[in-house]
Amino acid sequence: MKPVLETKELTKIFAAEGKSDFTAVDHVNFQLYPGEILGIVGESGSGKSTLVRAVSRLTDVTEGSIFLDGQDITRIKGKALRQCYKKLQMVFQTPVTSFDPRRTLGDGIGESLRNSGTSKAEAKKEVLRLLSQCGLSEEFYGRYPHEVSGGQCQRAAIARALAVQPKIVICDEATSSLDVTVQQQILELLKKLKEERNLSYLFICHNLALVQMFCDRVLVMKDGKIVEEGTPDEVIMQPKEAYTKLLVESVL
Ligand SMILES: Nc1ncnc2c1ncn2[C@@H]1O[C@H](COP(=O)(O)OP(=O)(O)OP(=O)(O)O)[C@@H](O)[C@H]1O
Repeated sequence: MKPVLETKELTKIFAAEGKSDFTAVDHVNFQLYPGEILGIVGESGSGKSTLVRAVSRLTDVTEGSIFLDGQDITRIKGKALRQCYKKLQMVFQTPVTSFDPRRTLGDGIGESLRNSGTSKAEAKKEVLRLLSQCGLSEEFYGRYPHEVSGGQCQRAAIARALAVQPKIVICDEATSSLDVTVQQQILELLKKLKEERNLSYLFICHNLALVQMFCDRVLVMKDGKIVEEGTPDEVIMQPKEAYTKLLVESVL
């Protein structure tokens, strides 16, 4: 099977004026396969967010390459980059702040549809369908971000990500701000949507128990490098690397 996303020697160096350069992502190679949930774990500052920001072209890459569906997207610009943004969508930790507080959830979810020329009526129909798919009733269409719970807002953020028919959804601590029961519900929703839409996920998460339950494969990052990878059972239950052992022990 061909990977839907692949990086080759991907490197991101931050250059700071008056200070030495900092390598946040250091020659990273990984593949994400269709329908796969790939977890990314590692201590704070190990480079997880920078890696996913680089693969989704939200930050420039210093060295190396990114292939999306076999296409080299490392340095694409303009229309090609806008197309690429549609295939890779992100869901973040704090959904409330990712919506414009002055606009309803329905408006926010439908924005990309209206921007791509869908009529207002068609966009509304599609938003209602997306809300329902994400477990939210029609009444949420007119609600503002501050009028819903964290879990409901995260469902709306997932609906918004799906509006552009992505292939890959990147969840950066997407369940971390939610309580345990709501976390489970969001994970179940993500699993259901993955099956229905044949999505692939990159799943950054500090909670190793969730990673073990949810992911097919896990990458462990340290100082911008991948130091270990394997199935959750291999990586979390029988870690080979000293760093992974420490990481696992630190959360037990
Ligand atoms: N714009 C930036 N300029 C300079 N350094 C940065 C920038 N963004 C991130 N870094 C540095 O890169 C390193 C990796 O950060 P990153 O946010 O990718 O880590 P992370 O593993 O996602 O951490 P966390 O789990 O806390 O979110 C950190 O040392 C951070 O300070």
